[in-house]
Amino acid sequence: MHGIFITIEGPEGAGKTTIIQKVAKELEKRRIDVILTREPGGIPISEQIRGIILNPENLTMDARTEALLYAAARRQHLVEKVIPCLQNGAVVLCDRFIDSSLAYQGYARELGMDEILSINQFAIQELMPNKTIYFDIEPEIGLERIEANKGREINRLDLEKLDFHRMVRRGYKQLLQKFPDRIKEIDASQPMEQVFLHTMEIVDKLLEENK
Ligand SMILES: Nc1ncnc2c1ncn2[C@@H]1O[C@H](COP(=O)(O)OP(=O)(O)OP(=O)(O)O)[C@@H](O)[C@H]1O
Ligand SMILES: Cc1cn([C@H]2C[C@H](O)[C@@H](COP(=O)(O)O)O2)c(=O)[nH]c1=O
Repeated sequence: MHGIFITIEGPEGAGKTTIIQKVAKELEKRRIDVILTREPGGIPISEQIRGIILNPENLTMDARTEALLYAAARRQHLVEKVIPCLQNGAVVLCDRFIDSSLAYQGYARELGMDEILSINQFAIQELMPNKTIYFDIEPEIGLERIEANKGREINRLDLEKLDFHRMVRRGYKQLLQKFPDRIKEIDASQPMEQVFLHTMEIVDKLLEENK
């Protein structure tokens, strides 16, 4: 596979979707073959699974069921979209990936990062991102941004208590320590333009290394 796989991670409202769209536009301007996608979702089957996971009415969903559904959506998305695009040499920009499962289900839901890694290894068969950009934000600020964004639907995970979102952030901090080469941190509380420039620095370095 000669493409480049980049994932964007972080708590709710960190600005991932906003910035990843700007990055995709910038790469398109340079005539680089870029695919923008997301998890859970990105293709019809995984978008349907997303609907089930994030439906605010599904309040009785068991934590392990949730973890397995994320892994199932991931598997289908990889097979149908990510892998073929990488095989064609594209830059794949993915809004969330395995680190979300490790931080949310492994750490915040307290299922254990090793257990979540293990079910995800079955799903991804060793296909890890070339680089992961982690947008760090205090959950209070991220959740305020989401509330202010009237166009965005509130999903089942958004409804979790503030303590859950604090745990998610702590989970990500552990991942930063565990994978210092793969995961790069950006202060997402900065103005949008700053966050974008910093993201582009990381992307440009990676493109240069993979020339
Ligand atoms: N650096 C920033 N400063 C202020 N507001 C921002 C910044 N980045 C994004 N926003 C705004 O915050 C809101 C959430 O941004 P966005 O949807 O990109 O976050 P996200 O990380 O993808 O969230 P989620 O994972 O919960 O979907 C949007 O209204 C967006 O315009
Ligand atoms: C991939 C993945 C996602 N989540 C959570 C994180 C968010 O709360 C939602 C996705 O919503 P977004 O608006 O697209 O950010 O799902 C998770 O808990 N585990 C995962 O693996």
